[in-house]
Amino acid sequence: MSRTRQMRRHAQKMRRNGLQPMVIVDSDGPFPDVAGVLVARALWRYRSELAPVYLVCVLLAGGVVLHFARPGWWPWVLGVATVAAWALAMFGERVGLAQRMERVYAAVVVMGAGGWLAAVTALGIAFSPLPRVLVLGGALLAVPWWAHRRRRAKVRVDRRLAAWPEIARSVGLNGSRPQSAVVDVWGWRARFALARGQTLQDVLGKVPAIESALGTFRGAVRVSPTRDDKANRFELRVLDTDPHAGAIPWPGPSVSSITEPIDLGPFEDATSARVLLLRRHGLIGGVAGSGKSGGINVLMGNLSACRDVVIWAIDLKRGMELQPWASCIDRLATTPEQARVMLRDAVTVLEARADWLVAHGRRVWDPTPELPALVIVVDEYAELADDAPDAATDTDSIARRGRAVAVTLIAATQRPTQKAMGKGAVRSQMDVRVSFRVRERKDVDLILGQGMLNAGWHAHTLNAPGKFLLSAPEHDTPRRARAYLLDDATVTLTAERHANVRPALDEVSSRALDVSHTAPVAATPIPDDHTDDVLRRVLDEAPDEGLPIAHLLMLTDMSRPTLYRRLAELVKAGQAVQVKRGRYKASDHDR
Ligand SMILES: Nc1ncnc2c1ncn2[C@@H]1O[C@H](COP(=O)(O)OP(=O)(O)OP(=O)(O)O)[C@@H](O)[C@H]1O
Repeated sequence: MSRTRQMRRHAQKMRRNGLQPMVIVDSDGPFPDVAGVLVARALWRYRSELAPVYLVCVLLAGGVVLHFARPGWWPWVLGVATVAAWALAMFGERVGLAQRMERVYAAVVVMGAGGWLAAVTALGIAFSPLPRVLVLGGALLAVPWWAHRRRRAKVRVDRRLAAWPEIARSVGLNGSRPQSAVVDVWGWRARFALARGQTLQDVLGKVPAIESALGTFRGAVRVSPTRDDKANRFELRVLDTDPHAGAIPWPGPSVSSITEPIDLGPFEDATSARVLLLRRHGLIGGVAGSGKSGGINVLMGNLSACRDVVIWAIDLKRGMELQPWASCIDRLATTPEQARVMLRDAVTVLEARADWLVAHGRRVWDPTPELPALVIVVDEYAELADDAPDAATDTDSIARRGRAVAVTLIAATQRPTQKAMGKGAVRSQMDVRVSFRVRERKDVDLILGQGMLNAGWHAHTLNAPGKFLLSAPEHDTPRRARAYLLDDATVTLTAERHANVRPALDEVSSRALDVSHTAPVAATPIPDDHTDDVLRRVLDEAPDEGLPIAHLLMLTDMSRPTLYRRLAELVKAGQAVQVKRGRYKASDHDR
């Protein structure tokens, strides 16, 4: 073994023992060799920090060579630099420049370097002030590089991975090796290849040892199979900060179309809990204060950003929860009567769309801004079942037949018992289940489905508001997630911003609604005395300027002639007044 290799071994051994190697050079020793190795190592180890210096050196050398060999090439150099800078600014995302500032910086560096190189190619390295421009410009542009947080994090990770062979040896995973790594806001993740015969189970058993070897806090390391599910690979997730340690501010909508999965918040390993709502119904459960309304806010923030969704909402707590989103909601029902009419209308829409699909030879309704999906959000579903039990047939129809025609029901309730969910099949039709904390173990199965408690879905152990378990076709393992939190100001701002992009209900659906609202009373057989009560109540609750006929028709479900007849009778009896043309309210309204 050569002396140099012996020394290198010795230095490695010392480092493993926590000691810094020291080089002693005697007059006969191979000093240039050892020093060269150490310098080359340092230049390689600190390559990221030294990158600006390397670039300046490359430019210097390149400029000298080009000036002497091809001085006429300067327009080409300038052209290539311009195109490269433009491409980086426009498409830099594809090469990992995720933020706009990063793309702008890369474009400026490339343009600056290319411009300087072109000038030196034409004029020579000694031409004043080109040397000064290189030094000053290089120093100036190096500052953002050195300060860049993600770059520094990446370097930290690279160094840890470089030390992996030693870590692997010490934890008993000798032969495993990192393949790739990504840095994100919470920490980093890396894909590893295992040595022959090692399995994911072996790695799972070593997690505490890996945490100790990497010097992280306890619980910071997660190990999972890779996406391709290869038996000799694993993914290591290392968290610098616990994503669930505090409330997580909503980063803004993750979608612009209902065809994309909505990001509800991060799982414990900081990956996103994304779920698709197109052609699915959703059930959100959890005790009071567990964060259901917060979860609905995340949904509303995303749904209202979708240009291919019309939102209807039912909030029988007098609109307390959903009122802030009113500007984005096409129809908001806050009384049982309004809810009942709305759900009947949703069935009308559903049937009209189904007919339209048949007539056009299509199987499913593909949402677009012109043909939007209809999402009906119901907060406190149990109150709907209590106060408007006759709406159960309609919710049942929507739950069973809504998927193909993109009419989606999202119900939130504390305990989705059969009584709370109404008599029908609504609960069994819910494809997406979100369980915030429940009070009792048996409530897990109520929200997430039979057998889920025994399968490890322990929603009763969720220990902070906003934490939830998500069950959906693409989420079949119990993983804790925490919903993003929208504060009141964010809700107001988001609702204002999205109010302008809301689509209207499509032709097919709105025409069907018009027809159903003007149909004779026989088509919607409701006892007269019941609709009379509804009319009186609606007039009682009317604003000072009265309610227009169109609203009265919608809310009472009366036919137009019946409504006019009843209004005339009420006015004659002194119980209602016509505020102005076509607007009515109760005559004792102000009392
Ligand atoms: N995702 C979250 N992250 C952090 N804190 C949250 C989160 N969601 C809710 N909270 C906190 O918990 C409190 C109760 O939340 P929320 O009103 O959403 O519960 P709820 O289940 O809807 O209760 P209720 O049924 O009484 O309306 C909120 O005031 C908020 O401070």
